[in-house]
Amino acid sequence: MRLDAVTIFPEYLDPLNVSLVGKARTRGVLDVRVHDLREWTYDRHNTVDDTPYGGGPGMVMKTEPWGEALDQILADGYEAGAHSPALVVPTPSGRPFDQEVAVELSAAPWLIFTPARYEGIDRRVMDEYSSRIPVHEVSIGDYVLAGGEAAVLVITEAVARLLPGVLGNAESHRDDSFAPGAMADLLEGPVYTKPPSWRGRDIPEVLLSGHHGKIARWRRDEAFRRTVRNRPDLIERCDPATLDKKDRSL
Ligand SMILES: CN1CCCC[C@@H]1Cn1ccc2ccc(-c3n[nH]c(N)c3C#N)cc21
Repeated sequence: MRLDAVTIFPEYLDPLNVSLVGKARTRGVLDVRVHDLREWTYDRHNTVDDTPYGGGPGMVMKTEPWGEALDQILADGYEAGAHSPALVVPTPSGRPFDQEVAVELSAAPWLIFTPARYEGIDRRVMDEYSSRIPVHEVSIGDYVLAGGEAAVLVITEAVARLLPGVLGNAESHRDDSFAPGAMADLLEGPVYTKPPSWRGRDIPEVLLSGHHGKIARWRRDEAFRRTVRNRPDLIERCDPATLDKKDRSL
């Protein structure tokens, strides 16, 4: 997968050089390129914003720098053999970004992120590119940030960990919260490791029993309890067929 990101704060995306995404880049699973939008400005102040038509607070990001940046990135990418690009536009007014969207985006060969600042990007930019390629406007949560770069970090990590060869254990994301399958829509249960006793707190005995069936059952019960406590809305989404009678007694 190729990822391009255009931002006025390229250093904000330095975390894409470390940890899981950094390793995926080193392994060649991800080809990440970060671009400074101001490279496509030509005035002495490298202006990327202007006052909003119709008045109102703040500033709006101008069409021209975005248009020149995206045209060049698309041309260079096609020239380098990349194909089927999609724009990913972080915005508080976007489609909620969840595991389903992460899976959808992980199938794309090329994502171009456009994290904005100020009041956002002039609408004509998204209109222009949605006539040429898919444009996904997504929100990472019901709170307001000052810009889209944090969303790029979140989305990139959620997508990258789904790519073949990125997670050490191919099964690792099988039991994730929200992953499809037997644990679908249940939160993860508690996890433990050595030492067996810490400040008088011992490991649940079942985890030391070696009885895999009992351990699996205990983990599912704990996941169910945590979901009921922290995300009862997810229980509503569960397929009744996957909730056995013991769940209902918990
Ligand atoms: C505050 N300020 C005036 C109101 C409109 C937004 C603006 C700030 N801002 C500019 C670009 C931009 C992109 C994403 C987000 C964002 N906030 N919350 C999310 N879940 C986000 C995502 N994903 C915020 C952004």
